[in-house]
Amino acid sequence: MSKLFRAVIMGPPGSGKGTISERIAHSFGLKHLSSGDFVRENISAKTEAGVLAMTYIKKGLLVPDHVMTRLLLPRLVEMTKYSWLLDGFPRTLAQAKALNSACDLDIAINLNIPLETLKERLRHRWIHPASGRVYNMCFNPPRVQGIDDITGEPLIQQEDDRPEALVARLRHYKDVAKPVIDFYKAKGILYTYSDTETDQIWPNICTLLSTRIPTIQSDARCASTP
Ligand SMILES: Nc1ncnc2c1ncn2[C@@H]1O[C@H](COP(=O)(O)OP(=O)(O)OP(=O)(O)O)[C@@H](O)[C@H]1O
Ligand SMILES: Nc1nc2c(ncn2[C@@H]2O[C@H](COP(=O)(O)OP(=O)(O)O)[C@@H](O)[C@H]2O)c(=O)[nH]1
Repeated sequence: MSKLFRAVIMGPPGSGKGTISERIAHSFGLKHLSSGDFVRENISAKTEAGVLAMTYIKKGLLVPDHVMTRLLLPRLVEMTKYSWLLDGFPRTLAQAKALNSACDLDIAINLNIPLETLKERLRHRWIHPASGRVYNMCFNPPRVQGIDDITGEPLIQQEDDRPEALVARLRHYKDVAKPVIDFYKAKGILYTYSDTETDQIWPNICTLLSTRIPTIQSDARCASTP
């Protein structure tokens, strides 16, 4: 059996973590694990951690580290047979350290996208709340405007995707992410990508992964759109 591969993807809101994670999962067969999806599943199932998480999300806050790690780490430990990519976790140094004691990471992907680009993207981001599926009215629109492709249910725009809310979210992101980025840099596993377009970043990430995931060597997967 080939060695399992473990990666995290970091970046500010709207940087394309979800979009790129889907491409990686599709091209390389890694499991895409989204912390937001785990939180939503726990809220729906009304687990103790989910009920607690909801009280913070309602106020527009991040879920505290001890709740997040309680919710997420057992799920990762169960995944002993799979290669995975974790999206949305860690967001703080405490989370990065907790993850580090649970498993060894191969790489940390860091997306560095200009503020104006983030604002523009989030202005056009629409979400299917039940599944977390993400659309963009310009980049990847749904087949029918305002409607989820899979379920036919209505799409919504999140309050905190508004440009006014984004500046504060971004400032907060920078403060908490900096020590995490430094942590992975010191470990020698940080790969930072800067551009305004996912289609420009994707071939570079794809080439990196092709060299690091031995089972897949095809350059054909690394075209600008998968
Ligand atoms: N690692 C985490 N630490 C703390 N809270 C988290 C974490 N991951 C998710 N959450 C909570 O769950 C909510 C939904 O997460 P999700 O990643 O889907 O959306 P988001 O914060 O809008 O991210 P983005 O805009 O970067 O896609 C977050 O707003 C936050 O309250
Ligand atoms: N215009 C444009 N939109 C993009 C690009 N990449 C992603 N998006 C959209 O930007 C929004 C944010 O992307 P998402 O993957 O949700 O980012 P995340 O918040 O980091 O997970 C979504 O609506 C995406 O469809 C891009 O290169 N150009």
